[in-house]
Amino acid sequence: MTPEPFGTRLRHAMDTRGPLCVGIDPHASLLASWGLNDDVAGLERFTRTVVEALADRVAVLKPQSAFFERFGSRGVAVLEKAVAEARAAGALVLMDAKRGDIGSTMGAYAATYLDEDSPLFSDAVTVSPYLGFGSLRPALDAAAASGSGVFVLALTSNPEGAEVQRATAADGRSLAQLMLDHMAAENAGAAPLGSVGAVVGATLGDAGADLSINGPLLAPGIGAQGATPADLPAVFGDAVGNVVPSVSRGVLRHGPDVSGLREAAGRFADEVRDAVSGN
Ligand SMILES: O=C(O)c1cc(=O)[nH]c(=O)n1[C@@H]1O[C@H](COP(=O)(O)O)[C@@H](O)[C@H]1O
Repeated sequence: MTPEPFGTRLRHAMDTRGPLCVGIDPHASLLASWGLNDDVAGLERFTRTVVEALADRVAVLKPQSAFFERFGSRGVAVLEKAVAEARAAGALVLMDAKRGDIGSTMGAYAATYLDEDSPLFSDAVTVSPYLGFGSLRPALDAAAASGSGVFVLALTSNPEGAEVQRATAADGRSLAQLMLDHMAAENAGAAPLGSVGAVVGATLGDAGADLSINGPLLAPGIGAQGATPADLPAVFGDAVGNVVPSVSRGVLRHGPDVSGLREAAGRFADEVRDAVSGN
């Protein structure tokens, strides 16, 4: 049976749960503020609490792989378990791994995150196109085959990103626009939403790019990096309905109580709804 495409599943989740994505970023400083040790047991407790609090209500949970990898294989085991538990509770899991490499190696990354038989199989993964969009082909093909998705960095939330992403390509477009146009081509004809998403920071003020890629737009930078849901219409314009706003520390700092995490996510979700609907 052909799996339902990621874009279709994401659209449904956004429509029923609201579009908010919460990042699972177990910073050492957050573990400390939750009264946990900076070790695998602390990581496990932190991650389990976030999944328990939010996987039944937000559209997307986005674990940041580096915070698990830093504990070696035992940290990755915590990540594997979290992915399975979050998916079982109904959240889509976007693995934030930001992989990028030559095509043949990208095939191995695709096998890691986008192959249903892998222990780290996720609903989607973040990738970097700055080795050339074509280097992502194995990930794009694997995602299409398994009904998963790929989020491609376009205009990142950090100020340093502009020197690369706003640079002019040979044909006069910005590099980011070149990548966005590739994404639009991948998503052509998909309905209700393509499975190739773009990452566009909520911090940008105005994206200054054509975001009509017929795919989801992950918008990190809300909360700790200074952007707010109210900024979304100005950044995304007509594409705001396809935005998946993402918050990590802005929610996570309200733990360790499950209720504190839920309230914080609920506040962001309300603010997003008001901003997107123009209230
Ligand atoms: O791909 C991402 O998620 C991402 C892209 C980007 O442009 N900026 C960005 O901050 N992120 C990630 O989003 C999260 C932001 O975390 P907070 O600043 O704590 O909300 C981190 O995990 C970043 O790695």
